[in-house]
Amino acid sequence: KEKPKNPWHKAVVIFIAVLGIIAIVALVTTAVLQNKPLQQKFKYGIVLDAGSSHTAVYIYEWPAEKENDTGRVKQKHFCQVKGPGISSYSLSPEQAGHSLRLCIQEAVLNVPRRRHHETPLYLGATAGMRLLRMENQSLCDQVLGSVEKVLQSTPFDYQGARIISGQEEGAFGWVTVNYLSDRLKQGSGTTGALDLGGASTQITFATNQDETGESAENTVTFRLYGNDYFLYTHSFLCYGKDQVLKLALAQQTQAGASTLLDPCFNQGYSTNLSYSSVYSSPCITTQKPLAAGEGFTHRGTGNALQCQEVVRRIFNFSGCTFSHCSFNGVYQPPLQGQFGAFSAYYFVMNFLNLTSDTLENNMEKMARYCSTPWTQIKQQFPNVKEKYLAEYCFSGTYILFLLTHGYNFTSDTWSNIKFIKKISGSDAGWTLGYMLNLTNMIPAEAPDTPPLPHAGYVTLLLFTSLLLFLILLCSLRSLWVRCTSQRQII
Ligand SMILES: Nc1nc2c(ncn2[C@@H]2O[C@H](COP(=O)(O)OP(=O)(O)OP(=O)(O)O)[C@@H](O)[C@H]2O)c(=O)[nH]1
Ligand SMILES: [Ca+2]
Repeated sequence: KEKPKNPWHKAVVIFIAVLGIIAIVALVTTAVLQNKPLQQKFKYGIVLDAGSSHTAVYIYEWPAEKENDTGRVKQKHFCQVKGPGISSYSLSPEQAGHSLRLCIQEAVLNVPRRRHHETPLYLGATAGMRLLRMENQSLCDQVLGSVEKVLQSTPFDYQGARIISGQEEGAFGWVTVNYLSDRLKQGSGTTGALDLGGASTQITFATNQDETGESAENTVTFRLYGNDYFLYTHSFLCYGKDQVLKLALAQQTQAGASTLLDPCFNQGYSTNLSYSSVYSSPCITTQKPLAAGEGFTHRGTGNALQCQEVVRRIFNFSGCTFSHCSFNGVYQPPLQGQFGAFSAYYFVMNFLNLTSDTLENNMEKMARYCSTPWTQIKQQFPNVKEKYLAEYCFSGTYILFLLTHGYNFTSDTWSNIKFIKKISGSDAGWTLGYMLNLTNMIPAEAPDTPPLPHAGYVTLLLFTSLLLFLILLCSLRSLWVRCTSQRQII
């Protein structure tokens, strides 16, 4: 028998086949591995919101490898500190730090131990501490020192405790709302932020650059993801819901009588209040009336229209030196766009069922709530804290007045306000924006996007493997056919 013409032919075919199979297996394996979700690694950050009425601890979490992507940071855990805000411990400053311990222990359990030392921890104090600083700088320092001592002893990367400014509080609330609703990358159509606390209230919205020229103290500019934002912001100290109630009580007790008949509280409501509890706040600039005794009886008469008049008197609408003002001579450009209203705006409006109705219907509902007798209110809501229940007529009337007469929302623009508590599972408030800023997690310029999204890359790889496999199959087949036909000829 004669040997084949080319003795290497068969070996070459086998060699190519093996090589081809190895290449295909490698490609498919890469594609499959690429598509398998990697085990997520998370990083953490902690912010303590030391508000006037209480302190809250927020733990945030984000995927370690995607720090600069918008919408990646989420609220993982929330802990409400028992007791009042830290400014209330001015007479026993040690207690201020001590009050935080339980929530700190919870934080230790909620962040994986290996991440503790690299988890930044911040404390920001707001209006309660601003008022204490105005009253007594030394007591204010002692309270901050006390919380500092406790926070330094945690396993976290403590980054400082400070009183944030009203502008920061407003601007970071705006950043939070727009980050969570993923509006920052789009560059247009941001949402304004309305925050109502216990001692101050903030309004912040994006406006045109020329509108910000009138008042530098009300302007904050940001460059985020390649877009410039010109924000109008103002924080009204003393116009949070607890301090504004003191303003209303002080204004109604000027004569120093022993009984106050208050239209902003339900008929049948009655409690004894000391004059000092009202007049000791730095928000109250008038002196306790000379004729006044120790205290007075605070009695409700439940009349919404009269309550509006009480509320009107705590606003000053004269003396605007700018082209437009909100109230108390404060500059405010014309309102722009949608708004998210959170914290006490949400608590009060949600309870009163005023979050999704017209302004006119809300006024009617408000009038009905105020004129309901106190005994009936208590019966209707046995599980709601009495202090909150008693104040809803006043707080609701104040909120409606502030938004309309104060900030100039009208019946037509009322529906631009959304009353919100959370956005995508995270609380609306200044804390998230504050942390994103301090950890540089929002870049000024838009990050380069990969030329192909991940899924596209995987699809392309699989498709190429399949094509290669088919080509290999065809060429092997034709080689084999040629090889065997040669033998037959031989
Ligand atoms: N009705 C009602 N009121 C609440 C609730 N939680 C808090 N509040 C009150 O709502 C007001 C505002 O609360 P926060 O937004 O926590 O205020 P804060 O941060 O302590 O105060 P600032 O330092 O002024 O921001 C305070 O008077 C609280 O007592 C709630 O669940 N229901
Ligand atoms: Ca607050």
